[in-house]
Amino acid sequence: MISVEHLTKYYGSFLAVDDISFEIDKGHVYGFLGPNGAGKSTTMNIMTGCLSATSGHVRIDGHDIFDEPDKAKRQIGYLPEHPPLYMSDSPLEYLRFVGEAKGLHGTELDRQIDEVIHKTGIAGVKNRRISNLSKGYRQRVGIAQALLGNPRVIILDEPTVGLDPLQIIEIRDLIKELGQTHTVIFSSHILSEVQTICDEILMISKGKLVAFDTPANLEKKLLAPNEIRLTTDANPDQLRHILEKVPAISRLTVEESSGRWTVARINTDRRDIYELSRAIYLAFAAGDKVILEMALKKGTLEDVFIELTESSTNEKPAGQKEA
Ligand SMILES: Nc1ncnc2c1ncn2[C@@H]1O[C@H](COP(=O)(O)OP(=O)(O)OP(=O)(O)O)[C@@H](O)[C@H]1O
Repeated sequence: MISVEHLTKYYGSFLAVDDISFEIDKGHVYGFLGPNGAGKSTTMNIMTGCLSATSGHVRIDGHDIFDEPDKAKRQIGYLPEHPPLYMSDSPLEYLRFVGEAKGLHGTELDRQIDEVIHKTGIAGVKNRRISNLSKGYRQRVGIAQALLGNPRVIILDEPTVGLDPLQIIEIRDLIKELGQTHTVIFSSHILSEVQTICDEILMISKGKLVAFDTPANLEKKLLAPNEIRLTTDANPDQLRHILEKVPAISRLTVEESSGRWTVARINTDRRDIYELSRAIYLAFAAGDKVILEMALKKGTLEDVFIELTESSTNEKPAGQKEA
């Protein structure tokens, strides 16, 4: 449906999008997740043909967004981060204007306006001035205009920013609903939002695509437990001696040692932490020492996000031409 190949964008000498490639299939909800300044809007602006790329390709249903903009753009409805709404218009007037600009007219235009008004739940405010609407309703009007022309892909840039909690829930529900009939791509810097709405997450950091998978797979792949915390009656020297014989321990940290008990953190590079915990139990039994408590520490998707977004850089590759 959408193919992005080696997309790169420089603003002067600043690398905002760094050789991003991915494929998007039809009928899913995709979330661009990244902190402020990660390059989400830049990528979306290029994908929708609103901004040129320094290099790389974007193809929508096989049509290159720069070589065949009309055919490619017909497939896309876009809600930019700052939608150009005409504040003195009513939603109805504004939708008529956008619909006509998209080449719709007559009964087909009327039918589509009715349909998007219904889908986005703005029937009750369709004749009010947009300037008098809440931010949540303005966002709905922005989504309604994106739906005109019946595009197969809807791209929404930070659609929940600046909304109150109730409006956020309503817009998230609307995005989920749209995902049943369209391919939806939306950006957010809120992990939990992307986690709950999306079928697939694209994590973007400092212009790089650092992960692309389903929320469940990201958890499985990236969040295998890699830390054991244990409390024992061995003193720190005995503890080190017992664990010397256990392979695959990358780090041992004694956190507390007071009176009878020692609390320690054990890290491993191995994926199979269950095998490691078994080896630890056997080593303690052989050393005639007691494990009072032993727990596996599992990270959260948030930990992965922080780790991935902190480890990428915006360094400019040697010999790269500036835009
Ligand atoms: N026109 C521009 N000229 C120079 N730098 C720009 C321009 N537009 C964006 N940038 C920079 O490019 C980087 C990526 O910006 P972009 O808006 O794509 O990020 P984002 O992930 O959408 O963040 P946000 O959520 O804050 O909009 C940022 O460091 C930003 O300051």
